[in-house]
Amino acid sequence: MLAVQNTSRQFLSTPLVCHLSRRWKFKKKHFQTSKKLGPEVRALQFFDRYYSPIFGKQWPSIRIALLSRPKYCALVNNLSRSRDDIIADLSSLGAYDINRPKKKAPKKKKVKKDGYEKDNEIESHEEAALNEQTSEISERRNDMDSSLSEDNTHSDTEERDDVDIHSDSEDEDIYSGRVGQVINMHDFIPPAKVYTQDELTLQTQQEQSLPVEDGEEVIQIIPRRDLKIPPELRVHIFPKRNVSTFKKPVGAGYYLMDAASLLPVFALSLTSNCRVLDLCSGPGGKALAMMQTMNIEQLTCVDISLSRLRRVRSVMDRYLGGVGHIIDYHHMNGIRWVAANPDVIYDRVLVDVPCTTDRHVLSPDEEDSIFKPARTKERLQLPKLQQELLKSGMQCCKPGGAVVYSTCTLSPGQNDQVVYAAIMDLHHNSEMQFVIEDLSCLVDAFRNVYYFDNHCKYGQLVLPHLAANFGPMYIAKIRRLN
Ligand SMILES: C[S@@+](CC[C@H](N)C(=O)[O-])C[C@H]1O[C@@H](n2cnc3c(N)ncnc32)[C@H](O)[C@@H]1O
Repeated sequence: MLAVQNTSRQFLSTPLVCHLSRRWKFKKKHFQTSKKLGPEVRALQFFDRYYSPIFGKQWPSIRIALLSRPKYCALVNNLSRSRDDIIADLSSLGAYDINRPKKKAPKKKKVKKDGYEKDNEIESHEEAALNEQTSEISERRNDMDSSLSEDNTHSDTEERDDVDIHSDSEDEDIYSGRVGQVINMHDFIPPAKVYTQDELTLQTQQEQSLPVEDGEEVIQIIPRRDLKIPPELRVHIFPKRNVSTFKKPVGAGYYLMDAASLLPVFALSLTSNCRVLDLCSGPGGKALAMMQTMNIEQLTCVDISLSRLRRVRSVMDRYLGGVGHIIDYHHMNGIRWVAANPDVIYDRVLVDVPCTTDRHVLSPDEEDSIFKPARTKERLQLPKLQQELLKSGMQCCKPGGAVVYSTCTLSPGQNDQVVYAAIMDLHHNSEMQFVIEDLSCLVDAFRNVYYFDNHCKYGQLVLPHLAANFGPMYIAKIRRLN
């Protein structure tokens, strides 16, 4: 302001050092007030930028669900001596078995109430619980939003020591699948344009020799009328809109987990005497669910993290006791493990890859979040790692067998695009042939339990929703032909 009022002569005669010091003082003040963004705030900021154009009007609802308490299911332990009592107890609480849904009650007659009609009325205790949850959420959301708005007050040109600006622009690729463009998930983006600039150059070259139509012809999606879900799986949940919670189990009667995590196990359609590989096994929820189908002849659990593999083992020991001898554990990189065992093949392979874990990264309690600036490079390389893990899983699946790929992220770049890239890679570099199995039958069977997105091309995606707060969970099923 002073400089503007001064004549140019006065301005020129003003010592330069004075101007520099004023500028410096301003910057110092800015640095003093700027707050370091926590990884959970960085994650929310990224999600807002990249998921909002993808999910459009649905994003606010997904966002609030991601920030609120998740809903769990109780997976009943078939090996527990009090199994039947446990099932009876869970039912008496109002929970039902999703594998044995009750027939729909006839619609309530519309009743006029307080001047307007209510058809499906939320029971008062549910309403109270929802209200309680909503105020908890809005408190948390306000905290995060205030951090975001504080951050947004910085102008783009100001220097910032708290955010890795370079990584931000690269992240655009992870969430949109394109660089610098707002995309619509409904237009499927081939994985040739993902993430870092280096990868972009490399993959653009590949893309030139691989027109998209080629990919669409190569990747066949075959329909399935139904999917055999083992009736032994006893999974209890509270109905939609009922936000009651299960008590933490005292013994090993049931196991609490996100009900969406059962979908990869359902999709495996485990029939009797299956030999199964769980390539990214820790902490072991899905491995336990697989064992509960009572259809496993042998289960191989691999994980790169020793502590997570130990968790799998302790869960198995606690819930399965003596039956655990059919499980073998390998502390190793899944890609290396498959390469080191070229002759070992499986009827079914689960590739439940590491991903951005969209719900967990929004929790301030998340230790070692993938959104920490120190882990940016690792985060950007996730799709490549996911693709390699999926290819490894596909290679050790027997002809006629099936691979299920799953993640707990909403990102198309870690979901459909990884499936596409892995199939195309093996199509061009091996003799193996694969088809995608359409999982619409799973959606039809469970649309009363989960909210599904209907825009994925190869897999299915469970969207978090306050009334059924499961997921996110993406699943795709690939069958090996030869
Ligand atoms: C999403 S979690 C798997 C969850 C697990 N399937 C369950 O149901 O509990 C991903 C796991 O992959 C493991 N992981 C990461 N990179 C890996 C790799 N290259 N090979 C094998 N496991 C890996 C992580 O340690 C982590 O335990």
